[in-house]
Amino acid sequence: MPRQCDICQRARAIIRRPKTGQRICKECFFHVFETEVHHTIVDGRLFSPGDRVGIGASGGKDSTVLAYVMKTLNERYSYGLELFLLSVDEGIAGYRDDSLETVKRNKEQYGLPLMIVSYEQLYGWSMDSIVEAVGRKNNCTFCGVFRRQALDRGALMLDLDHIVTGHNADDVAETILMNLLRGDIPRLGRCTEITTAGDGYMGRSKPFKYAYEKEIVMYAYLKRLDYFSTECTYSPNAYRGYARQFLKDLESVRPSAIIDIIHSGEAIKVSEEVQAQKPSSCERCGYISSNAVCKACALLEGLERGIPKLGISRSAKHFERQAVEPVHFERLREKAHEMRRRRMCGDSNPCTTTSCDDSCHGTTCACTTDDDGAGGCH
Ligand SMILES: Nc1ncnc2c1ncn2[C@@H]1O[C@H](COP(=O)(O)OP(=O)(O)OP(=O)(O)O)[C@@H](O)[C@H]1O
Repeated sequence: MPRQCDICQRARAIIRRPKTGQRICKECFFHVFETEVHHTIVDGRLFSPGDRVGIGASGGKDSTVLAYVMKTLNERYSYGLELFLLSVDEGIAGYRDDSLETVKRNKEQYGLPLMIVSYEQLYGWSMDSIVEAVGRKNNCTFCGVFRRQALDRGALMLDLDHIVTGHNADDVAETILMNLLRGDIPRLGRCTEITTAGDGYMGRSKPFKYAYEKEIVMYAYLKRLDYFSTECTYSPNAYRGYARQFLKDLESVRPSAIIDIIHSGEAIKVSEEVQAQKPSSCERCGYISSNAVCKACALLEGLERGIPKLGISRSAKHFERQAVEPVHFERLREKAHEMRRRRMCGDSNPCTTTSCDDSCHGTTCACTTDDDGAGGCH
């Protein structure tokens, strides 16, 4: 006899939920999945009404489901957000060009505006040409550093308040493990945060922080969403691959391993002495950097000078000063201050400081000077 759904007790159970082991029907699965993401958004105070939010859209399963769920929740719970798809074209023939075709279809399917920024346009180098110059060994470093900055630059062009990405619970648990294994304690302290200030002080969040990858795939499949599922042509980060396999092995004997690791990571308190250097601006591009020259400029200089290892092996602070047109990351910073103020003080709160310098002395709100040196409300 077919088994009934553990939640509604009416419809036929068609799936076993990886996160809880419950046997549930399709409609209850959609409902619990979406409601959990809604709670993550509300509990983490990710947005304020009126925010312009960019969804980092790669065309893959995570960001495609994220775009669909963000649109659904924005309408269902009247978040009042203006949503945008923001894609980075890294210039990888046969991979990103195909996945961007998916994003272009998602644009029509979800009725969301789309902006695509490319490495070629921003840096003068595509990933294909970078791989030609550096080989396959370190190419992920270039790609990761450039993508992070490219998303911020795209966000600036769209005048966004916030970026969301499809990083899921598996990604977060893997990152915690990797930071532990590497002994990278400053990053370990930061990697469990649901919102980071972003390299350009643009708020950046992970609404899928507690969503299992298996459930995201299930959701995409059952909703028949249009997504691209090919792996990147260039070799993925090998070290992450080991952490991923280790996590999968743990999960097979203890399904709650992913969420347990996240909770453990959240409970670890990193002392201030081991926290990262305070960031300032890159002398060349104005982008946030803890060294005189940011990592992206250092990598670019290595490429331009035909010694690509330069930006990887040497500390960027040794790079010569070189004046270039600065990107206006100051504007990003101001926006982030305003966003934090609204989120933490509330719109009705009398505190009106946008770059909080503690001038309200805590009498009207909980403003404190931010420990990243940027000011702002917590
Ligand atoms: N080219 C890109 N353009 C815009 N956003 C991106 C891009 N690549 C990655 N992202 C964002 O970063 C998140 C994590 O990216 P990652 O490379 O780990 O891919 P993933 O786990 O396969 O996710 P997805 O299934 O969405 O591709 C994505 O979900 C997406 O929000």
